[in-house]
Amino acid sequence: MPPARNARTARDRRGHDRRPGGPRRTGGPEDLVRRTAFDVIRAVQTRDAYANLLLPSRLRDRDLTGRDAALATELTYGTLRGLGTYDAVLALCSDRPLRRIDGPLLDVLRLGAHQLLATRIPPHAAVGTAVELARSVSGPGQAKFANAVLRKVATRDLAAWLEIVAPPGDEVGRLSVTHSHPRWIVTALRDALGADRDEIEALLAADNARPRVTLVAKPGRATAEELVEAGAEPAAYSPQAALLPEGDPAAVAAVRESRAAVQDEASQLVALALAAAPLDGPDATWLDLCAGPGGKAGLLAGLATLRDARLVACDLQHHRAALVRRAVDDRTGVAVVDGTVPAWRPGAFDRVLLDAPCTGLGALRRRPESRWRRQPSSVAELGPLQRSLLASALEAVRPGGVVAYVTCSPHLAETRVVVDDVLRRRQDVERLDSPAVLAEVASGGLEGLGDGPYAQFWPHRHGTDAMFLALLRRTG
Ligand SMILES: C[S@@+](CC[C@H](N)C(=O)[O-])C[C@H]1O[C@@H](n2cnc3c(N)ncnc32)[C@H](O)[C@@H]1O
Repeated sequence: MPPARNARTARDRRGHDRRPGGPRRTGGPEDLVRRTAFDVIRAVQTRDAYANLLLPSRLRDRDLTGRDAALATELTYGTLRGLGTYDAVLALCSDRPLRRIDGPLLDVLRLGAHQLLATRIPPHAAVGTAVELARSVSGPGQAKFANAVLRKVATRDLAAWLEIVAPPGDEVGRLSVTHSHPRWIVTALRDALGADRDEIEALLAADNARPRVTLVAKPGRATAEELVEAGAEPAAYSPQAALLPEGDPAAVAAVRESRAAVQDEASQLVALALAAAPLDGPDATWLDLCAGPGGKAGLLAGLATLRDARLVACDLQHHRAALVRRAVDDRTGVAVVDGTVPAWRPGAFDRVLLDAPCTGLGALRRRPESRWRRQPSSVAELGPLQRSLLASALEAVRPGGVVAYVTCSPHLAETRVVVDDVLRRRQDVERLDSPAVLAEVASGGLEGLGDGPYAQFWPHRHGTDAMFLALLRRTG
């Protein structure tokens, strides 16, 4: 990023060095809010940062709380999600092609376009603050350019721009621009919806909505009722879940004490379904093959302890295994293991969770940048690993035991195609009715998961991530 003009090295009121190009409070807290959003957006673009990890630390460093923090979050997430739409509009408003605009300046324009087209910020404030930001990051000449472009953007509202930029006669193109998803993801999601493909518009819109923060009460250590008494709201389906209204999860005592955690409801339900799936014979040893960072392991560990069973939780990566250790109780064994190279005898486990590494296309609501970072090649690259891990999970479970194959992606090439491929080569596995098992463990009437035997959650139907579940029982 070029250094800011006239910026002086100084120390802010918390004693941090303020370097040239760093945030200034001179324009008031609003400027710091936009500057923070801009810095996070730049870090996402230039050094593959994750907005959901970087933003909280930037807010803390800059003492942004309450409404300022909420606005910085909205501007960061909204701009990153809406990039596809905003670039289509900006391309019509700029007299140079977007690829000839410097990265920092283009991000200022995107931030300005988001404020103009998707917030209630008055246009003069949106344009004025963006022009100031452009001056700070790119100099006065570029500020004039930003002013001209954003004034053109401000001449129409979003609906009017979409009439112009969404290509008629090209349905995937229209959906892609209107809902700011890459074309290949629109196609993949439509394929995964199958017979319900006319729901695609609702699904894409749900991907752009901010998800509620869902908490899980770890079995035996906390209850959903306790979370509700602490100010959360009852959730729709998981008996262990509660929804947090605005605010910091750490304000809830059970979360601070690691007896509860943040976890999407579908993630809770697939773990509960594995624990409830019908099984022949003993039920004493459970395996979580890809456990990091430990969300589902935390839930399974509680259930295992209540049943006097023992969970072993593994991950390939040391730092992810370390996170698992913090999420589980002392009875759980945690190990750094390559799940494709078993460190146990065949048939050692009664229940096995394989929450496979995947593209995460089911969690686009939470990771605003991931839709632009993933490529169709990411799906192809993960396929062999997903197959190898599933084969290994099926070897780890004893005859009569159950494997749950789970992905946080509805992409067919990561879900049913993987399971069908692996099962085609063996005669000793039966598919259980996953929607039926899920409906049994859910507290509300859980429908819309598909006709079975596999189950697919959807953000627009269930308000959850698009999690996939296949419950598989070894027969021999
Ligand atoms: C989808 S995440 C699991 C999420 C976790 N179950 C949870 O609920 O928090 C997939 C995990 O698989 C791990 N992984 C990737 N390849 C692996 C392998 N060969 N063996 C074991 N773990 C692997 C990754 O490090 C990552 O932590």
